[in-house]
Amino acid sequence: MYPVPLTDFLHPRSILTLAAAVFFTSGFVMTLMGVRRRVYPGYWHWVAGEFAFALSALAIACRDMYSVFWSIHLGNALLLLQPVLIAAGLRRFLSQTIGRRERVDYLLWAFAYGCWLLSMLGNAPAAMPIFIFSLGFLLLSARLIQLGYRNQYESLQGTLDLLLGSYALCALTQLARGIYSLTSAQTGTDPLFGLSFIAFVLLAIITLSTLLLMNYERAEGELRAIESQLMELANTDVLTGIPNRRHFMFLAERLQAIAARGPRPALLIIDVDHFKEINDARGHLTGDMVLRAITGRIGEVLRGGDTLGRLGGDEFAVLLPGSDARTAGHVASRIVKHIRTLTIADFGPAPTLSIGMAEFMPGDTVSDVMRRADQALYAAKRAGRNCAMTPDGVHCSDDLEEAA
Ligand SMILES: Nc1nc2c(ncn2[C@@H]2O[C@H](COP(=O)(O)OP(=O)(O)OP(=O)(O)O)[C@@H](O)[C@H]2O)c(=O)[nH]1
Repeated sequence: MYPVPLTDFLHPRSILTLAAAVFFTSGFVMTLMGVRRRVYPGYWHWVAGEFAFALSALAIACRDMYSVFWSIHLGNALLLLQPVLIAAGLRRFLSQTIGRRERVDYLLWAFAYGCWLLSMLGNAPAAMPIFIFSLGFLLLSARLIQLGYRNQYESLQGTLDLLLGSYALCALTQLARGIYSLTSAQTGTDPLFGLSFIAFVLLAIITLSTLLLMNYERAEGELRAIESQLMELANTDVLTGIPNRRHFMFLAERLQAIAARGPRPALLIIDVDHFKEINDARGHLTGDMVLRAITGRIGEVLRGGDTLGRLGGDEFAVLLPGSDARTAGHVASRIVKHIRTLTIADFGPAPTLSIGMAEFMPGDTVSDVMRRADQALYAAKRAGRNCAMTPDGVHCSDDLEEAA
């Protein structure tokens, strides 16, 4: 065992080569994902940002082989450009104003780069350009962080925070390097050069993962929104906006499962009397209007937990959770009476309803209850319509005492 100096691990050219390899890999992974997956505006600016990192590391790694312009100057220009490209991508991705504000980003980049060039003129200490570069990177990162905190997409904020936090850390590492170089007694060397590039490597990896994640999260969020819209469409009756037969049956099954452990619910089946005549006499559009008006009217009688659905045609159904037969009969009778007061402009006499009521009995399936409510409905039709009945052929009453 013998002590290995830290500088052996942080040999500048090895680190730059490693950094260039990581940056190029990031850039290629992002390109591949961008070509194969759906990406949002701004994505290709991020890819350019990763390649800016890669080219800068490569250029600086070749500083002994080529002219200073093609190595250090180009390398630092691209390093400073990276946060500007990420910001340009973020502006597009987050749909934030681009025009004038983006021009300010590029002007700030030119300013930071110009200051860095100036810092090499005259008799300035050799560490001055490092310090000025670190200030420039801090300035451009701060601008990026400020932009990120104006994000409107709440679901992306966590990932965005990670990205912005990494920029803040990297910028502070650069600043520490700048200050250390200025104050250090050593001249001509930059002992924190390797460490600062390791910070850039970490930043490139975090940038790669967070930007891909943000793209994925946004696509996922949009898919979830479309899915819930589709569910809404699949469950809703287009004409009346209430649950359709399929969804109503689903809700009834769910209620039946819950009802096994609690108070018994009841079911009403409601049919518009002589609706065919309304259609024939006034046309289908008037018929539709009547169906919508009836839906609204029935809704006025129901309580918050009750569910009204349209089974089809002129047939509706209501789920009354926790209602005993007496209360359900009361609700049915109130619906029949409430519809009689319905007035529709230029329509003439109000339409009437017939209702069949049935209770969920222990061991019943939803079909059993529906069948009994249907029998009750036909009993109500036979009894002359415009009334509510139980499966035993008893008229429902809106007077609770009388019904008891
Ligand atoms: N306007 C309109 N009519 C519909 C719609 N769906 C079904 N219908 C019509 O509703 C009518 C239903 O009539 P029926 O169920 O035969 O019976 P009814 O005329 O209501 O007679 P009773 O139920 O015996 O009182 C039919 O003429 C259907 O064409 C719809 O969405 N809009």
